[in-house]
Amino acid sequence: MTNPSVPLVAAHGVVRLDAARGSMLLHRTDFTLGAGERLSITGPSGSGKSVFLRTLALLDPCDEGFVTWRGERIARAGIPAYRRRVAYIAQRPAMLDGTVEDNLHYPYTLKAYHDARFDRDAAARLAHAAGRGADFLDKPASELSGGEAQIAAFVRVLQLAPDVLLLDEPTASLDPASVRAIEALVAAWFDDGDENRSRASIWVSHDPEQAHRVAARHLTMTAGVLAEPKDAR
Ligand SMILES: Nc1ncnc2c1ncn2[C@@H]1O[C@H](COP(=O)(O)OP(=O)(O)OP(=O)(O)O)[C@@H](O)[C@H]1O
Repeated sequence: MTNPSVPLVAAHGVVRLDAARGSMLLHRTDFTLGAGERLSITGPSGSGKSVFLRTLALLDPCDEGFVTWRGERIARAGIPAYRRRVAYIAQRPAMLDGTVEDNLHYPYTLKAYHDARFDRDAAARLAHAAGRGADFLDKPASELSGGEAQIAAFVRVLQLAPDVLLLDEPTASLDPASVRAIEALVAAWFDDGDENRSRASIWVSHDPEQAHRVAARHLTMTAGVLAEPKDAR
């Protein structure tokens, strides 16, 4: 049984420094993301939004403090299992050679997914939710537009049914139709969580209108300081 009062992801006194300059990239941060929450983070370019998200994703180490998953500290050996639950998606997806389907197979070759199998029907349903036909899976990855490549990257992640999405400006520089397709995919993933609303997301965006479409709780990042304006909820 999971305890709904325990946050899914939490940062405890997390600090990030620029090792070369000794300057502060992320000031001491305490933060919790509860099940059923949809957050946005907005803030100026270079303010530390990616630094924070990558720290939560355990892609970059904390200089002070630590991150917990469901109230537990994450040992080094537990990082692959954490990444299975908490997925980070960047602005520009890395696609491999071959077709979209070849790309979708890739995660299943990793040790962390040894117990999972690629399901073409499930992948086609996700592509359909993003307004793409089943033939999308057969397209060469090299021929995808920026929007299609990002949709393929989302299908690659969402087929694995993560609990938390950390979205680092995933629709920046995409055409409006692709933006809406990706927002619809994420909304469908969120609603697919069980009745306890077990899923949660953080969406970094430069677009205040998008932040209001995709999130109910709104945070800001300014010069490495994460804040939650009182009237922003
Ligand atoms: N690993 C690192 N080492 C040193 N400096 C870094 C590192 N990662 C990021 N920075 C610096 O930290 C600052 C914040 O970067 P970050 O990418 O988090 O900004 P951001 O708010 O996401 O900006 P944008 O909206 O433009 O993506 C920048 O000055 C960046 O150059």
